[in-house]
Amino acid sequence: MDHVETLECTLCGAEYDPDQVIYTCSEHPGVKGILEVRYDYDEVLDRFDESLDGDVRSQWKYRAFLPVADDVEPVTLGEGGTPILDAPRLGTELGVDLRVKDDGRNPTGVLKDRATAVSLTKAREFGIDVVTCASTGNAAASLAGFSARGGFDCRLFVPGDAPEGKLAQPLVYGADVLGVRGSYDEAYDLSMEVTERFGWYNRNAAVNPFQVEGKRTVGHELAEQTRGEVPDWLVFSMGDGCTIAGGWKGFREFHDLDLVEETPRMLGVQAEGASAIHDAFHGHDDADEVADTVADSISVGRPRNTVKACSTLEESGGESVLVSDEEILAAESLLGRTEGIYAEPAGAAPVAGLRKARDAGIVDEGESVVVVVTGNGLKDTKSGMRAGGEVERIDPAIGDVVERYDGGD
Ligand SMILES: Cc1ncc(COP(=O)(O)O)c(C=O)c1O
Ligand SMILES: N[C@@H](CCOP(=O)(O)O)C(=O)O
Repeated sequence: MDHVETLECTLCGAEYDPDQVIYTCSEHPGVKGILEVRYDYDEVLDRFDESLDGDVRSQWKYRAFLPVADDVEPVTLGEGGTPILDAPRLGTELGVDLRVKDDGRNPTGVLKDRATAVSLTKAREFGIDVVTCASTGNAAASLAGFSARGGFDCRLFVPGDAPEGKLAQPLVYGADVLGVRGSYDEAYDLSMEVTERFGWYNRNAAVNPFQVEGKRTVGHELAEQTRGEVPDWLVFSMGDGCTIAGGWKGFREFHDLDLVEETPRMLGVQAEGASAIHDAFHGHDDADEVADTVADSISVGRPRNTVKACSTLEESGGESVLVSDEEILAAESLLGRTEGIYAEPAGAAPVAGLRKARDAGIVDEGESVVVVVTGNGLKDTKSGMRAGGEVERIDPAIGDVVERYDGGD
């Protein structure tokens, strides 16, 4: 990998060989010593011979930017290359010039597929065939799907009360799904213990340095797709904080390389019941470590990428807001009925956050905004039913329909 220089500890700057399996800095174990991939950009640009014409079929258009060896066949289901859609009806409702990047259209229905493809390609490169992760559900389903595709043995740690769709999906993909009686944070700790004991390859974005590299392709894509009309704001939801950090890393990288002229401000959205990054960004370090929100994917009590997420907000001149469960469900319904996009609660939270930011005067009327929908609603139909309302039951007779639409006969 001539284009990858090193893995660097974000805390002390210690450097590590990128051709080895390593999670965090040996001097700073745990999430304090997260390693960052450093590239030789002359080499990267030498390899990048694509034109930035807005035509993105998959994230592998940016292979030159990914930390994978040239001679390894990627494990892929065609992830990335998701559309940016104009959202005029929702934009009018929120008073902004709005576009939506629908990453729920990824192969397993979630933005995480970008990262999973990169980490399984690394597992293939390292010759490891058992993989694992802790997950609120999406990362697990994603890892299971790509494991099936690449022929890996997949062992997952997921809170047992995850939405059913997120448990059914990895089961159908043939993974071992271990439903942990506890929270995502507890499942995460267990998966780390297991990784140390059994040597399985761990996908957790918090510690696997290659994950955020995959997630950053959403930033590359956003930069390419909005070139010439870069939005004032880019909105993401935040759980552990890796996704927003990845989106920013990719966008800023293209800007630093003069591939795009401007950068957006980043708006991070958390749920009131899982607010640790927002609290840290606003100088409060007494956040409740017990997470509780309908948006299960961002129901994280101890986010592992708080530092990265806060630097993203700071560097981009951004902000963060909190939204209630009611606001998230209302946003899920609003997004669906105005633009025909069905998001899970964490995917709709940015819409709720944008409304909050408008009300708070953070985002001004008429500014241009791209909201990133990170996950598809079909995985969590229970929340969808709460957001969408009741099904009206009728008899299979014309009379009930006439009464409904004609006000009686
Ligand atoms: C649909 C969805 N949206 C948002 C997030 C938040 O991403 P992160 O935990 O990297 O902040 C996740 C998972 O983490 C997710 O599955
Ligand atoms: N909410 C996430 C948490 C783990 O995902 P990661 O990509 O940050 O490791 C999930 O979907 O499980």
